[in-house]
Amino acid sequence: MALSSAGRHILRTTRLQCRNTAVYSGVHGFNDEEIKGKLLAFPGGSIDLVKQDSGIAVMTVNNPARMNAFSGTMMLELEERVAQLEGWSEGKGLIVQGAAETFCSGSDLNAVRAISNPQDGMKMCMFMQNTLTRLLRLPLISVALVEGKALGGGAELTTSCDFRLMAPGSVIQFVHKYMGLVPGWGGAARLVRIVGSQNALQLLAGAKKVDPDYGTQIGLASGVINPSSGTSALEETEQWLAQYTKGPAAVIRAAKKVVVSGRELPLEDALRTEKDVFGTVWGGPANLAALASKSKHK
Ligand SMILES: CC[C@H](C(=O)O)C(=O)SCCNC(=O)CCNC(=O)[C@H](O)C(C)(C)COP(=O)(O)OP(=O)(O)OC[C@H]1O[C@@H](n2cnc3c(N)ncnc32)[C@H](O)[C@@H]1OP(=O)(O)O
Repeated sequence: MALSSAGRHILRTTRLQCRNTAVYSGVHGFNDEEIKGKLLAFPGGSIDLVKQDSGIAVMTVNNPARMNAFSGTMMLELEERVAQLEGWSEGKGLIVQGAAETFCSGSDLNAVRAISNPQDGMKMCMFMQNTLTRLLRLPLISVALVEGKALGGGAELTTSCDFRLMAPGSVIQFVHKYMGLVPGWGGAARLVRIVGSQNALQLLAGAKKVDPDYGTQIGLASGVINPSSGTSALEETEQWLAQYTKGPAAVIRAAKKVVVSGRELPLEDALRTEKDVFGTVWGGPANLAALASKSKHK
C-alpha cells in the first residue's frame, strides 16, 4: 500500500526519533520513578553543563572530594543534562570531563553499598544504561577528556562518547572484576564495538590498566593531548574537536545521525535512515551555498 506524503513524514520522523529513545521502559517492567526516589537519598557533587556559543558544550562530572564518583543525585542530574542536550538544536559537539584534573572513579561506593541488593542494582543499571545510551545517541560529536583516573563506571562513561582523548599519566581501567562485577552501565557492549572482543576481554577479565600508549594502540583512545604552558587540557580538546564541528550545525548533526544509525541498525533500516537524514540537508542552506560557490575540494 502506498503511503501518503503525511504518512511518509510520520514514518520518517518516527524513525529519526527512535534513535533518541531509551533502552528500557514500562514494557520491560522498568519504572524510573522508583529508582529516582532511591537515588535522591544519596546526594553530593553535581553534573555541570555549559553550552557555548561555538556549539560545543562542556559537561563536568564534579565531585572532587570523592575523585568525581557518581552520587545518586549526580546520576539523576546526568539524565537531566542529557535531556537538555537533546533539546539543544544549535549544538554540534560535547566534551565530557571530570573536575580537578581527574575523570571519574565510578559509582560512589557509599551509595553502592546501600543499594547492593539485586533489585535496586538492576534498576540502577537500567537507569544508567538508558542515560548513557541517550548520551551516545546525541546528535553531537562527543569526546571524553580523560585526565587522571577513569575507573569502573567512570571507564564506562568514557565509552558513551564518540572519542576519548587521554592526558599524559591518565588511566582508564574497568575495575569491575575487582568488585566481583562486570560493567552494567552498557560499558561492555560499547567497549566491544570500540576495541573488538579480544581487546575488550583483556580489559574486562584482566582489569588491565589502559594508559595513553596502550589506549591509542587498541583504539580506545583517539589521541593523546599534550597541554603546554599556554594551553589547558580543555582548550586542547576544544581545538581537537573543532576539526569535526567546524561548519553548519545541520550538517554536523546529520553526520552524527547517519553514523549512529549505521552503527546500531540493521543495514536496510540504516540505509532508510540515511536517506531520511540526507533529505534534511539536501537543498538546505549549506548545500545551496556550496553549489553556488562552485567550490573545489583540493
Ligand atoms: C564497579 C562498577 C561500579 C559501577 O559500575 O557502578 C563502580 O563504578 S564501583 C566504583 C569503582 N571505583 C572504585 O572502586 C574506586 C575506588 N577508589 C580508589 O581506587 C581510589 O580512591 C582512587 C584510585 C580513585 C584514588 O586513590 P587516591 O589514593 O589518589 O585517593 P583516595 O583513595 O584517598 O581518594 C580520595 C577520596 O575519594 C574517595 N573515593 C574515591 N573513589 C571513590 C568512590 N568510587 N566512591 C566513594 N568515594 C570514593 C576516597 O574514599 C577518598 O575519600 P576519603 O574521605 O578521603 O577517604
